[in-house]
Amino acid sequence: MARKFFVGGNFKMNGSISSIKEIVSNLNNATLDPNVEVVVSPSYLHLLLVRENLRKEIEVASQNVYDKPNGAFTGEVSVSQLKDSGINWTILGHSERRTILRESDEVVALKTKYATENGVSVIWCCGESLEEREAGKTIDVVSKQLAALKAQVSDWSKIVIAYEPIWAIGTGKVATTEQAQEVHKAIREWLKANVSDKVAEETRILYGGSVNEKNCGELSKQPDIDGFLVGGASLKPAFVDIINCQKQ
Ligand SMILES: O=C(CO)COP(=O)(O)O
Repeated sequence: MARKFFVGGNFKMNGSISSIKEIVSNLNNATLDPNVEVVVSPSYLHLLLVRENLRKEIEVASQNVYDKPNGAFTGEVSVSQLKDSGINWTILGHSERRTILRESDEVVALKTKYATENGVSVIWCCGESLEEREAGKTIDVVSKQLAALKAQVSDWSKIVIAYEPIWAIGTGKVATTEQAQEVHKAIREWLKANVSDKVAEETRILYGGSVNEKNCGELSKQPDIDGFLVGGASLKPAFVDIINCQKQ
């Protein structure tokens, strides 16, 4: 089964009502490659605004979700609240949450289990720091993150993996096509060895970290790169060019 190309836009903690409306209108008026699955992820505050106004073939994701049903969890948002608002996706384990908010591999894995078992698909992020890369530990770090995920998750059909080397996020320092392909291939081999041939074959592996309209074309040609998770450039009109990168 061919893996459908996937482009996610992670708006992070950016945007006002008016700038988000502009992004939505730009996406609504664009001609988008129908062979690409697109998911955008605004802040919680803008989820409903986006869901109610964005063309329906684009899905909307939260940037986090809690792993308990509704209840006394101040400041958190539940899976059922997302679904009630038409939000069928969430990002989990972004490096900004792992490092700044101190979410461990296990916490991220438990949230992924809860979301996928309750009907919300997950863009699950992994990736190494510059220090870990320079110490030659990239594959070890990513394998450890994957092992924590595997310990909790049984249904991989609702998971898209995003490999985001921390040193490439928001730095303008994109991984080379070779660096990205090498890790993506290793992730697919890990899935083959530790989960199943089917999951390895079918799971989309996205690259994230300083993706823009200029570097996306080359990256998209790599055999194990099945799309992108875009930060800064997803707030700009050029996001459309990234979605359409295979057409150029
Ligand atoms: O973190 C990212 C997407 O989740 C990548 O961010 P940038 O594209 O801004 O580097």
